[in-house]
Order: sequence, then structure tokens, then C-alpha cells
Amino acid sequence: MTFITEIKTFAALGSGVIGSGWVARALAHGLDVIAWDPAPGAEQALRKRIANAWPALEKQGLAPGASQDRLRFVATIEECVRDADFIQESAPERLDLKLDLHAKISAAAKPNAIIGSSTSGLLPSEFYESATHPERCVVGHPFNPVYLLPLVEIVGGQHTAPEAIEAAKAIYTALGMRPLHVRKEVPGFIADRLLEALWREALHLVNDGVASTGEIDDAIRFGAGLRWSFMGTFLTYTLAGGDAGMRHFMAQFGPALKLPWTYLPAPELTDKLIDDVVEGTSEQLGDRSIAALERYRDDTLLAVLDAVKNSKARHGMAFGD
Ligand SMILES: NC(=O)C1=CN([C@@H]2O[C@H](COP(=O)(O)OP(=O)(O)OC[C@H]3O[C@@H](n4cnc5c(N)ncnc54)[C@H](O)[C@@H]3O)[C@@H](O)[C@H]2O)C=CC1
Ligand SMILES: C[N+](C)(C)CC(=O)CC(=O)[O-]
Repeated sequence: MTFITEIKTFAALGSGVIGSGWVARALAHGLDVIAWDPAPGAEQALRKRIANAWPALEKQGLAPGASQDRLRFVATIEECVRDADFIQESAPERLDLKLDLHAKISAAAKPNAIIGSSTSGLLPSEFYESATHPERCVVGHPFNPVYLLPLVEIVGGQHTAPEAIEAAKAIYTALGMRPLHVRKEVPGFIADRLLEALWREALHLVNDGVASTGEIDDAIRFGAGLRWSFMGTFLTYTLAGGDAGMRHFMAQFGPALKLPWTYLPAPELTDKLIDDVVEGTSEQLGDRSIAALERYRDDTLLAVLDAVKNSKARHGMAFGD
């Protein structure tokens, strides 16, 4: 089967944090978007989130014809997907819900339209089990804010056709993203496996009274966080080995892997730990609203993306290198 890769109409199911991010990205790329979400007041909330994201998207540059007015909110799943060239599901992270939803989406969609799920780590072989034409079904796991961060992890299930992976790569690339094909279907994929390990350790540090949420965030944002925007852990640690590179790094720091620096299993989420984390992050927020913090994040991310792009160009590299 030939899958659709020239997208004019984008369907979004679920319009919370991630669904609204997909809608904003698709609108900014000049597409018609049809959205559906069963929650009362979902349309108004979606339009508000898009309006909050739009200044950053304007700054980044809109495609010709891009407009917030090209969003149509509909009342049923069938209306949402029937005429769509591409479908992205961003419903709550529950296997039973996604299983049921994808049976309905895929039955109503064009048979050659690629269907992507935003799941953070559920397995596509499981939640696409009842799908019609499962060969066109993939995971397209994005990162928040979806309208600015380029990474999208693509994961196929046992029925996914290799051509569907290629079609998904083409579609996400056309939406300005940097696809990463996760070749083995594992829970948490690549990125969330790494992020969850960091998250668990951060919770242990709060739980053990070692540091506040703000101090832990400082430890990330003034150090490794800055270099992670352009160089990953493996290349960074190669440089940490000096002229002898990774082999010397392994010899010097390898033994530390046997020391109990990390706890790995998550701490029990006691009421006290939840309160400590919520109080700590409320203090970090201060009197800023979530929307104001999102605008600050977007503006700073744009500046970082620009800086990384310009520096790479000076070193003869493309942004995706
Ligand atoms: N929040 C995050 O940082 C990230 C989340 N994701 C994934 O994106 C998906 C959505 O997560 P969020 O947007 O964070 O959640 P959210 O809670 O912000 O939004 C979920 C939306 O789905 C709607 N919904 C409820 N039942 C539904 C149904 N049966 N069908 C369709 N929509 C339904 C809700 O009304 C809500 O608007 C999840 O699979 C999650 O793992 C992926 C990347 C990052
Ligand atoms: C917390 N999370 C697992 C939902 C995070 C993601 O899936 C990706 C992100 O945006 O960090």
C-alpha cells in the first residue's frame, strides 16, 4: 500500500498539553486542522493554548497561509478523521483507552492515512491490537512544547509496515521535526527511559532531604542542561576523558558505576513527598502563571535553537547533525 505523505489536513484527537501542541505546529505549517476532544470546554481551552503559543511560532516564521482560523473543532471521532491525510492521537496515557480509541479511529480513517500516537512509552503492538489496517499505525512521541522542540521518536509495532515508518518520517520532517526511529519496541522508548532515570533520582534527592526542587533544577540548568542542547552524554563524556577520550573516561569513571550513586527504583510517592515537590515547585513558580512561564520557556527555547543552529552552521554542520 502507498501511504499518504503529502498532508493538507491534519487530525488531532485529544487536545490537552500535547494535542494542542500538535495543533499549533500543524497550523503554523499552513495545514488545515480538525480536532476532537470529549472534555467539556475543550475547544475554548485549545484555542487559548494555541493563542499563547502563536507569538513564538510567529517569531520562528509561519508557513504561507498559516492561520489559527484553519482549526475546526468537531463533535465526533469519525468527523475528525474521515477526511484527514494524517492523524495524531494525544489522549490520556491509558492502554485500555488507547486500545478502544484506535479501533474507532482506524475504522473511520482513510486506509492509507498514517496514524501516529503521542504515547510516552506504551507499546504500539498492544494499543493498536484492534486497529483496522495496523500496518499504517506508528508511535510519534513528541516533546513538550511540541510546536518548538524538533525531536519525535517513531516506533513501529509488530504489524507496522517498514514503508509506514518511512512515510511517518517524511510527514514529521515536513512538519519541521527531527524524527528518530526507535528500532526496538521497548517501554519508554529511548528518551523517556533516560528522563525517567533522572526524574527518579531527583525524587529520591527531595525525599531524602538532600536538596529542594529548586536546587535540583539549578544543578541541571546551570550545568549539564546547557550542554545537552547541542551535545549528548556520549560525546560530552568523550571530551571529559581528555585527549585519550572515551577509553580513559571509562577507566577513570567506570568504577563509580559500582558505587551507590543512583537508586534507580523510584521512591514511594508518599503524601509528604508529593507535598514537598508541589510546595517546592510552587515556590519556584512564584507569582508567575503557567501561561507566562510557557511564554518565557518558548522565547528562551527559540534563542537556544537559534544559537545552536548558527554555531553548527559556523562549524559546517546542519541543524539535524
Ligand atoms: N505531557 C507531556 O509532557 C507529554 C505527554 N505525552 C503523551 O501525550 C498523550 C497526552 O498527554 P497530555 O497531553 O499530557 O495529557 P492531557 O491530560 O493534557 O490531555 C489529554 C486530553 O485527552 C482528552 N481525552 C480524554 N479522554 C479522551 C478520549 N477517550 N479520546 C481522546 N481524548 C481524550 C482529555 O480531555 C484531555 O484534553 C499521552 O499519551 C502522553 O503520554 C507525550 C509527550 C510529552
Ligand atoms: C513526563 N513525560 C514522560 C510525559 C515526558 C515525555 O514523554 C516527553 C517530554 O516532553 O519530556
